[in-house]
Amino acid sequence: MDSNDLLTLLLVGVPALAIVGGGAAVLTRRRGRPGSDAPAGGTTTAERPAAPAPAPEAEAPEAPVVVAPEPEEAAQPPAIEVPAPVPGRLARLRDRLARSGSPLGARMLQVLSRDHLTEDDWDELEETLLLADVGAGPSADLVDALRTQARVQGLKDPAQVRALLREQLLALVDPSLDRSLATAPTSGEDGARVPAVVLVVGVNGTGKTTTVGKLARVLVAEDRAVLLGAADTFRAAAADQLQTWGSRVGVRTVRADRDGADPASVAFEAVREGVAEGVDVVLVDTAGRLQNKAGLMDELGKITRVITRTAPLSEVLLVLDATTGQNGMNQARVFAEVAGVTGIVLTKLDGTAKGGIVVAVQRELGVPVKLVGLGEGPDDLAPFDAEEFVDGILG
Ligand SMILES: Nc1nc2c(ncn2[C@@H]2O[C@H](COP(=O)(O)OP(=O)(O)OP(=O)(O)O)[C@@H](O)[C@H]2O)c(=O)[nH]1
Repeated sequence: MDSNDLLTLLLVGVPALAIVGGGAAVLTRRRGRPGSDAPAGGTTTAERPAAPAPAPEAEAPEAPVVVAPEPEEAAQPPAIEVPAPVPGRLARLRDRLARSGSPLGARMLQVLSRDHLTEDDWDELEETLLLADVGAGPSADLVDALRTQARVQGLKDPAQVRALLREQLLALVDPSLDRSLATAPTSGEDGARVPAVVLVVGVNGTGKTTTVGKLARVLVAEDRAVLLGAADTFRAAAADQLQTWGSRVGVRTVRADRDGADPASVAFEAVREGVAEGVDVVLVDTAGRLQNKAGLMDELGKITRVITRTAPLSEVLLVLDATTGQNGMNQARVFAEVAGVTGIVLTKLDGTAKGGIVVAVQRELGVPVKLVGLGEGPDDLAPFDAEEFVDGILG
């Protein structure tokens, strides 16, 4: 076959296969019965030569985890969707950001464009920032910086005012933070290749399951092989919801066979199967019922311990609902303390004028916002970019 034939096959044959065969090739690559192609000794703690000290008996994951039904067992396998490309997503969703954040950007620009700025004007600016949930400290810092600049260079030209505000907002959001997601496979203790494991935590209702589903699409768009773990065994429909998200892009879900099963056992099994199947990334959804700090610490601690018997945790993403603003911060703090969070996913930014929470949450938790949710659509999750974000809220 020469290169023209190959091109024709790619252009005509592959889409046709995907339509006619329901993306069977993709499914075949990502499917696999648990342990069917597991490297010997590669999946259980007992078989690993350099396993850490055995966890107490009470922490041993329970057995009853079953694999989600294979797509061909379902009556009609769903068509496999092609997720939207990831680069430039935030720019594409900027309209929504502009609509949600405009009271902040537009009001600030409006105040700053007044002829002679009085004390009342500066107070109004600070109030605008507080209303957008920027937080007391950062709001005061920003107003001080603007006042200094106004004294030094004056605030006459609207373009100059906008540039100054942009510069100051950008400094608050901090473009220097590393917002990359660690989703490359790593090495286990015995040096064997293990998938990146991303644990998703947060209060119920913030959008965890939706985020895991959207993130799976982001990774599929980047041509990664993904496996989902439905360790939210508390809410009956959560595993179904996750499985639906996964099946839309040909990604399998490991889930328990009953509600209320041990979440750690699901997480353990998902990672074990991820290793056996040689996937690139295992995404683990959790329940996040915040009964009390000790309970949460127990649950997330156990999940973390059983996962890390097989593979290190690459990311712990805390999902926060932007519409809860400062009220969500207390809960966020508890999760950050308990779970060793490495990144924030800020959801529902499309439905709030409180985009300033990006600044507050980074300052409070000392962890960068890595992803933002800007709608309920399957591809409405974007990697966070400080410049795009500030331009979005300035309109
Ligand atoms: N507008 C908007 N809605 C979102 C976004 N992300 C999630 N949602 C919605 O938020 C609601 C809750 O999402 P879930 O993913 O079920 O939340 P959860 O945290 O998994 O909830 P539990 O399973 O109860 O812990 C759903 O209706 C989602 O569609 C977003 O970025 N924008």
